[in-house]
Amino acid sequence: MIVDRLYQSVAEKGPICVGLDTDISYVPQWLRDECENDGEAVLAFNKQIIDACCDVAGCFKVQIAYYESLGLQGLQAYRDTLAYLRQKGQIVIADIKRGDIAKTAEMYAKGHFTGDFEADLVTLSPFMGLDSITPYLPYIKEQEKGVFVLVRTSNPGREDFQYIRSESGETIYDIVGRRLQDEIGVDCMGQCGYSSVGAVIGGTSSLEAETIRKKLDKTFFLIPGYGAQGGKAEDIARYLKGRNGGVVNSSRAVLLAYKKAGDERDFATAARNEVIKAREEILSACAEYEK
Ligand SMILES: O=C(O)c1cc(=O)[nH]c(=O)n1[C@@H]1O[C@H](COP(=O)(O)O)[C@@H](O)[C@H]1O
Repeated sequence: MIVDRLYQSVAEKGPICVGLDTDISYVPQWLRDECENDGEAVLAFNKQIIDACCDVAGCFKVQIAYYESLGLQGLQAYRDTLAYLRQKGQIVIADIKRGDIAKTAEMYAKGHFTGDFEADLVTLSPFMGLDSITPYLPYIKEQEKGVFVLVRTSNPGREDFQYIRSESGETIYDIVGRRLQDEIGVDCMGQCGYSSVGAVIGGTSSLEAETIRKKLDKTFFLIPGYGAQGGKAEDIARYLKGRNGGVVNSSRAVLLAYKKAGDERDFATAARNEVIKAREEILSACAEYEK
């Protein structure tokens, strides 16, 4: 199961997931000047970030919108970034946030779990129901793939729908998390005690953290919102368990670390230092929380 590889990787390298949300404007001009086009510049930037961070990052997440926005050049950079990560033995999450009827979901699953755009895990939106998730299950069970389904997100608008309560008092995000864990996730359990059907739980609010972690005790979390969106290490620590059980995404804070460091030639070292700093902050917040 992919969740066992992820668990092992977090145990060895820490919980930071480096987000390759590579906006072309983040690529320093000197590197853009050396490349033929924007797609090539994004790929060259990503490769240096990957080389610098792969021994300190638990996994990588590639957000497809940044690549789609550059058209075919961008999709080539997306394909080549995924291939480069997989060649280097890194675990890669394709952040595609899909959600559609079962027949269409079958095509998304094939498109992102095989062929040019093959990734290890993908992000999904549950709005259309559990039948929009089930077409991914055969890949999870038979081909070491996994999914992270949006449960309680990091953005301010999360309260618009996710916090609505049913008559029994459960929030929508509670219901989504419970049904994913109890109905779909049970058949995808890894030896580490977590399922390869994971949940996206934003790290920008820690109010409900303990309840969420307790209720979803078999669910591995993808936790975005640390760094650029203001999520603090103390908040994030509450979503982890024994320094594992989740990966903490950081995109802009890592990719743009060179601007703070003031050296755009060595953007990769600045990214690496940022990952190490984030990992230390989060692991020491975990130690504090577990006391
Ligand atoms: O599914 C996600 O990854 C995601 C869910 C969520 O609730 N909030 C969220 O920010 N994300 C993604 O996580 C990344 C956050 O980026 P930074 O805020 O730059 O670290 C982006 O790729 C978002 O699309």
